[in-house]
Amino acid sequence: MLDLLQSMEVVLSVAALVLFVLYYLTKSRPNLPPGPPSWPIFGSALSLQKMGLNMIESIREMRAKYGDVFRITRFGRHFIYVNGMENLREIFIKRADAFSDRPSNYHTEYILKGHGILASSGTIWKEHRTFALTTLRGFGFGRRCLESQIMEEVSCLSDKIAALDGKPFDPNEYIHVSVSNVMCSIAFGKRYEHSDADFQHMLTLVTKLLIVPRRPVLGMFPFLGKLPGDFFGAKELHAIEDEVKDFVGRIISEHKEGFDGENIRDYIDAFLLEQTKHQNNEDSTFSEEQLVCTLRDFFLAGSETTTTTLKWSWAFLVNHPEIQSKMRAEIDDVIGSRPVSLADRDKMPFTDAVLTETLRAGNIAPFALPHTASYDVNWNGYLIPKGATIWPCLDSVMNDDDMFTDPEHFKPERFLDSEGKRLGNEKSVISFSLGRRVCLGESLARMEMFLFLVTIIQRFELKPSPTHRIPSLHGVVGTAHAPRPYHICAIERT
Ligand code: HEM
Repeated sequence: MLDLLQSMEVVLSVAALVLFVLYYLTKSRPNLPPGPPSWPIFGSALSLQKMGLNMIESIREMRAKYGDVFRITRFGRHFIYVNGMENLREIFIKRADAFSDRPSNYHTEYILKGHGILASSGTIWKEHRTFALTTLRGFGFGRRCLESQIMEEVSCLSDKIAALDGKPFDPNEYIHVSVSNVMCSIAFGKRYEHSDADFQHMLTLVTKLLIVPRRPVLGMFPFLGKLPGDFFGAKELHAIEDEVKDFVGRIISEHKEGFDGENIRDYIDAFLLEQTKHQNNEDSTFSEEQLVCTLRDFFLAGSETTTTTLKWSWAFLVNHPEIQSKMRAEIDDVIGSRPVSLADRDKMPFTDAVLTETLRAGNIAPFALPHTASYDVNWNGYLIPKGATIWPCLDSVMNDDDMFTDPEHFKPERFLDSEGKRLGNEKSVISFSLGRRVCLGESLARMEMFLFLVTIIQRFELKPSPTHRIPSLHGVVGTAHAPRPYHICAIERT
């Protein structure tokens, strides 16, 4: 009996200690931005149960209730949502020194180990973001020399679609392979056939990486990832990342064999050359792991986003045949039947407006990517604590009805005056985010969107499929805001 009482005493003491530590770790701090009521340990979880599953709607509702800058607390971690153009500029541009790092979590610490560009912070991020921007500009980001590489993919995609002979199809795979091939040309110096099983598999893995749910609790208690089974999804994440890294690693090995410092073929070669310059520096960050993670980031950040935006553009144009016809009339007028060139864009304000409106209404990154506060910041009377996750709510600008009347409708004319000339208000469309972390591939994405979309509308009429529903304009919110899968027909013009 005494033994039992003693054992119970030990168990109760340990439980009390664990609760005390959890309470201490998760207790609220004074002066945080407003938000739903928060309790020690559970944070706002209990108040959030009633929130809907649609993240965009939930965040809009909370903004209406708590104001432009509000907070949610979960298991001791603070998540701060920043809404409205002025606040976004204040925080991510004027206070960029404090709010440009990425939050650390299980994925960044235990899988990526701080490598890459997308999720890294501090010196490694600065050094490699600068190197990537300089190198990619050298390869023609935003310039004409990349145009022919993109056009090779565009014409391949266009021929694949012509071969369908007007039959209904789901454009996802076609666009994804073509857009990813542009990235492959820049990064690996090679492209893959649409039927290449290895490449298809790699793209599926990258897509999966975006949808595997992340468990914030793993960041607090990483040992949970090692428990038998895979309740927290850590093993699945490790397995996918390992396969992606293997794929990229094999291509890096091939490059090492054929490396010639006098003939830089692609991003991998440029990195290997830089590596040789740092070979006597023990602290160099130009490691193989860094290269692997950077290439992985290019695919993750560059393929899915541009694919999703192009899918939105096709869905909008099938739903709005009058806009599609007007765009085609401009193409016929300015370009005729010759292949499109980037130089045509200046003379095509309506097409430009369609692309800008696709970025706005598609709203593909409603909350961009998470940032973190590098130190405690007092902002407008509130404390934004070090380590808090800060979400830039780009959605609050894209759908701001003071900036864009009737924002829920697709209206390219909002960017044009009564004579069809550009109004110059497209700068308010901040789909690539803002501040020091602004999308690194923006100019490539804009080139791709223009060349891909114009070529398709020049050659085909996009129509609803007679055997499927017209593409829905209500998207699915995951890591990105994507259109629901759809089928359409592409009828070749005579
Ligand atoms: C329409 C297409 C695209 C959209 C809408 C888009 C949007 C974004 C957004 C919202 C961010 C997060 C910015 C932030 O943290 O505040 C981002 C980051 C990034 N994007 Fe894009 N992106 C697109 C295409 C691309 C392409 C083609 C690349 C190719 C390299 C790319 C590479 C990156 C990288 C590397 C980052 C991380 C930058 C950093 O953390 O410093 N993106 N993008």
